Amino acid sequence: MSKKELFDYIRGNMFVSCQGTCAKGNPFYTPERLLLMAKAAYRGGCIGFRANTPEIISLIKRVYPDVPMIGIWKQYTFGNDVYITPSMREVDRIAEIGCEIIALDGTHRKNADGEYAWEIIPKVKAKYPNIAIMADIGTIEDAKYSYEAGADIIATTMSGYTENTADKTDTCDFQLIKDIRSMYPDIFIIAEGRIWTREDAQAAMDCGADSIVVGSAVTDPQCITQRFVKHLNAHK
Ligand SMILES: CC(=O)N[C@H](C=O)[C@@H](O)[C@H](O)[C@H](O)COP(=O)(O)O
Repeated sequence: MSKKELFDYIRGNMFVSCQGTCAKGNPFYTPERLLLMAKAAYRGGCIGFRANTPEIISLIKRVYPDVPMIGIWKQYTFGNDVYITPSMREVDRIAEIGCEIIALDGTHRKNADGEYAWEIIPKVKAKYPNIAIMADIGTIEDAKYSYEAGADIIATTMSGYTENTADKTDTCDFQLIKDIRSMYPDIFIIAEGRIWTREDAQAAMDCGADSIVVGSAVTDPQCITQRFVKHLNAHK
């Protein structure tokens, strides 16, 4: 599938992120259980998956070789905040599994090797011309750097999770989607992060997203429960 065919296929549809990342100790965070999540999501009609680590991506790909996969490999380095597919090392490993899309941190921060995403993106593009590069960004400045570096997809994933975006609401960053769309009318935008309801999904599309990724609201019972409990406690 060419990138254009891929984009036509996924436009207007939903990916499910099978990670179960709410907190350490999440009982769903085993490869077998995340595969079950992927199976349920696929039966529900999602167009593709987002998954973390070569092990889990491979497991899902073995069952669904033709279903688009947004592959990531999170690496946490002490003293550095860039963790979503932070360098070419992780890209190389997940590229060989056959991901259609690879997402990497697209924020304007240096990784543990001292490299910015805008330096990594062109190298990934040259090495893997058939894989779509998804830049997980947090601000419109990040979007600009990633776009100019050649990212194929801009995603709102990191909004609310970086120092300069920490003060965000409980829902998806709709304003950021609008800002990206008005600055780049033709870029493929994926809305990701804190999409909890069908209304959120629709709002993301109305703001200019091409496609969405939903994680916790589908695949993280611990996180979903926490939200209910927090709400009830706050309104006692
Ligand atoms: C910030 C960060 O590390 N986000 C991660 C990206 O892979 C995941 O933890 C999220 O679950 C994913 O983005 C989907 O978002 P939500 O679970 O809110 O639907």
